[in-house]
Amino acid sequence: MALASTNDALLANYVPVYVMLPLGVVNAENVFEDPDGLREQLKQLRAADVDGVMVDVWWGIIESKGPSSYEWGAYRELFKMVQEEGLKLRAIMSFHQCGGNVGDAVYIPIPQWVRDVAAANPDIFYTNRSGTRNPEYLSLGVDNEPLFGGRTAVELYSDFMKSFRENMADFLHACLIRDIEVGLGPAGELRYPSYPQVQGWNFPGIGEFQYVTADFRQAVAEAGHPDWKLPDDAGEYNDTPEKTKFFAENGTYLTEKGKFFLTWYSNKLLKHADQILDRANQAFLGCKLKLAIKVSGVHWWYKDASHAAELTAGYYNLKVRDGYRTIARQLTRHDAILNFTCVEMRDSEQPEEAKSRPEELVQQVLSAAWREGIEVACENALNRYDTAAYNVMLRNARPNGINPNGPPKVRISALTYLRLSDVLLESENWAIFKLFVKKMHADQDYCPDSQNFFKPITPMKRSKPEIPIEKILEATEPLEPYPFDPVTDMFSDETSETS
Ligand SMILES: OC[C@H]1O[C@H](O[C@H]2[C@H](O)[C@@H](O)[C@@H](O[C@H]3[C@H](O)[C@@H](O)[C@@H](O[C@H]4[C@H](O)[C@@H](O)[C@@H](O[C@H]5[C@H](O)[C@@H](O)[C@@H](O[C@H]6[C@H](O)[C@@H](O)[C@@H](O[C@H]7[C@H](O)[C@@H](O)[C@@H](O)O[C@@H]7CO)O[C@@H]6CO)O[C@@H]5CO)O[C@@H]4CO)O[C@@H]3CO)O[C@@H]2CO)[C@H](O)[C@@H](O)[C@@H]1O
Repeated sequence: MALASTNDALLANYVPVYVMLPLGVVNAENVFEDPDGLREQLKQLRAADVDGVMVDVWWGIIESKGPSSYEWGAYRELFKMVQEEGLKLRAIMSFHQCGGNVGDAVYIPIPQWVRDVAAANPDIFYTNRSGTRNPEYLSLGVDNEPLFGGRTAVELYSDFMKSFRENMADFLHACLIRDIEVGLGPAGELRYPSYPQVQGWNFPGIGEFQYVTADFRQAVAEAGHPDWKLPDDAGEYNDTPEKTKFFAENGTYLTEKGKFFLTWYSNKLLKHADQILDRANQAFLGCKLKLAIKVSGVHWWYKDASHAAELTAGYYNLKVRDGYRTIARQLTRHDAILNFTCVEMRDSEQPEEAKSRPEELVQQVLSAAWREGIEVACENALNRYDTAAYNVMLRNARPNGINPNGPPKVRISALTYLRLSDVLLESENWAIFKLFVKKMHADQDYCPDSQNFFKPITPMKRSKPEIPIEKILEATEPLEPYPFDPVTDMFSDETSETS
């Protein structure tokens, strides 16, 4: 797009800010609980030049009455209010349970009639080494199994998204909804439930692999190694890498057997994402919006050679193997946005024993997306109200600062701040947040069409042909990340001191 003026050039640097709505804004009984209170808060967001809000659209609420019986009324009320208050929307297709993750203030399980299937088919849920099932999200092992009244899990997700499109057609037509974040695992993230707090995991435990047994048996048989078993030496949730044989120095993860398992485990996530995004693409064909997925910021043990916590989560990422560029390459088929978290964290804030490197991880993942030519968006992981955290977000949003002549070489497409609460709206926190929004906007006035100065959104076209797995795996080759300047257009020390 030709940039007509200096103002247009600066607007190409404008990073829109969204705020995540509370988890139970529509409660488990499918009631929009406090419309007056929320309207007040939305007005405050709009007055602070916030661009929009992101919200979970819970499967467990909408289709709770029974198969294919969708009830959208409360969400329609909510969307109407967001529209009336002049905000944009990013909607999460939340096919997971709320409850059990950090900050989960409410409990919203997946539909009861889906959970009931587990009585006869316990493998619909992920299983850890000791056999404990996890009801947070359906195992990817049943993606194509017609166990749910004749429908497969992928068909359940697909039908839900089609119903969303039909029932929200007016909002889609009015371009209220900027993107659809397709839930692909626990917490809505593309990952295995490898670090569930409800099963006793504590930060910074390495987590546990979650198993999809039948499928693995078939995979090893096809590979000519029917004797290979799932790892039994990978330890328990709260172990450190060196306590296990799998992740220790020269551990199993470096053997042929270990590599085979890790490739299989991580490839399954890629296939899972690809299939569901393909259905999402069909559901929203022609709509003026983008698809997006979330990848979790598993930053603990990043500095350990084994990257143990990333590996158990399904991100097969080592110094010699990029486990994120493969995900980004998979997304190119659907022109989907990669939404990455933990963007507020500093290495120096992390406990030494966790060998945690959030800053390097963010740099790696963002660079992976940019190298593959897809858009990347970000979220913070934990609630923060201080300029130190905002400065890290600003740096990651535009790693080389503002370019007065047009779009910066690299930038994120949007940031979602977690989360709307009374604490955020407290006077001092709110004052700093408003300054932060202005800075994300590159000091420009609020611009509802800022996307047009960066990458205009066009009606969704059909996904490109499937990418062969060999082609995706070529993206495992590690590349140097883009350089990130240590200081960009941040809060000055002076602002920090007065804040
Ligand atoms: O609505 C959208 C979805 O929202 C939720 O999912 C999001 C989730 O909320 C986000 O956190 C994020 O999740 C990821 C995250 O990106 C990953 O990095 C990772 O998180 C781990 C984190 O990076 C690690 O550092 C560690 O966190 C521990 C932390 O380091 C410790 O300091 C401590 O945290 C305390 C915290 O210090 C303290 O202030 C307080 O904060 C909570 C507050 O009490 C409460 O009132 C409420 O406001 O929430 C506050 C939390 O911010 O308590 C904290 C907890 O004790 O312990 C931390 C945990 O041990 O471990 C983190 C993993 O647990 O993994 C995250 C999950 O995958 O992005 C998610 C997706 O948007 C919902 O869960 C979804 O259902 C929604 O769809």
